[in-house]
Amino acid sequence: MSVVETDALAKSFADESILRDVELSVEEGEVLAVMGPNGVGKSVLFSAIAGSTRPSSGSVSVFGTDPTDRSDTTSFLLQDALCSDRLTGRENLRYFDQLHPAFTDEAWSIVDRLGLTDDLDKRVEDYSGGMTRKLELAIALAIDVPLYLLDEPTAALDLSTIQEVHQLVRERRDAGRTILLSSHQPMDADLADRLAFVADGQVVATDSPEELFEAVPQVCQTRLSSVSALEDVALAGVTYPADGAVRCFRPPGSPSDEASLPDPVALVDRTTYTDLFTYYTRVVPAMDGGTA
Ligand SMILES: Nc1ncnc2c1ncn2[C@@H]1O[C@H](COP(=O)(O)OP(=O)(O)OP(=O)(O)O)[C@@H](O)[C@H]1O
Repeated sequence: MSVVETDALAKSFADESILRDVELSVEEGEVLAVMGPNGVGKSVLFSAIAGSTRPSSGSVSVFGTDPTDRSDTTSFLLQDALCSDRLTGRENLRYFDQLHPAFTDEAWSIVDRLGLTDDLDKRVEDYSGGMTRKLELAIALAIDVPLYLLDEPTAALDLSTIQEVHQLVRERRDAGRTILLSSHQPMDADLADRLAFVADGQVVATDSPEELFEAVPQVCQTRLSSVSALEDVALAGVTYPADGAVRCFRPPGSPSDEASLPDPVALVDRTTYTDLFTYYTRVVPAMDGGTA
């Protein structure tokens, strides 16, 4: 069953088109990660799904109805501030405890798991970006509802906290909840049952990570100082930094041996999430048609 469904969703601000013809379907019990570079329109898409932004055309449905006022079924972590700056972390948690019927005491253990317990008596206006995000996550994830809509849950977090957030999301998925999240960090792809890549205002590919990896062409790389050696072999002219080197994709049908590559370019054995992210957000849109 589809929990969230968008149909030909488009959004423009003044004359600027941000999203066009977005088709996205989120199935019950899955983690779907919407991946795309900064500024591509992920937050605009999430606001439309949350019902706080009206689409210019097309439609959104959440549990089969209009998304406005779905706080009984959906917990939101959006870019607009969830917490009050003037209150301490503890006061914010108590506020949600009193306000939201589905808020649970698990908030306190989530705060602990995210390493925020010692900062709960500081005002949120004195928090760092990462501390604020931890508090927002504790609030959003402590609300016991069937759907979590998390816009950039791992932004501004350090590596070990990101791993803990992944674990918290997996626990909810394993309990049958549905999670739609967005990210511009390739490592968040590791968390998802399915990925939807957004580029040029559209969803250019949606599938399981395994299927999406399958379609990625051969990757080759060279030293940063030898980037010009990639010019003649880079699919769609796209090169990108990864693992201390610079990489590109080989056009489909290229010979699979290294002998056909200019020196000092070598084939890469294992394709990573950075390769996957770059392929679907930069190379696919640059190729004809724009969809994979
Ligand atoms: N209310 C608004 N009025 C005008 N333009 C807007 C408005 N909201 C968003 N935009 C524009 O829409 C585009 C997409 O913004 P959005 O915040 O959705 O990107 P994003 O993919 O979430 O980026 P990031 O990964 O950096 O958070 C940007 O060019 C932004 O300036």
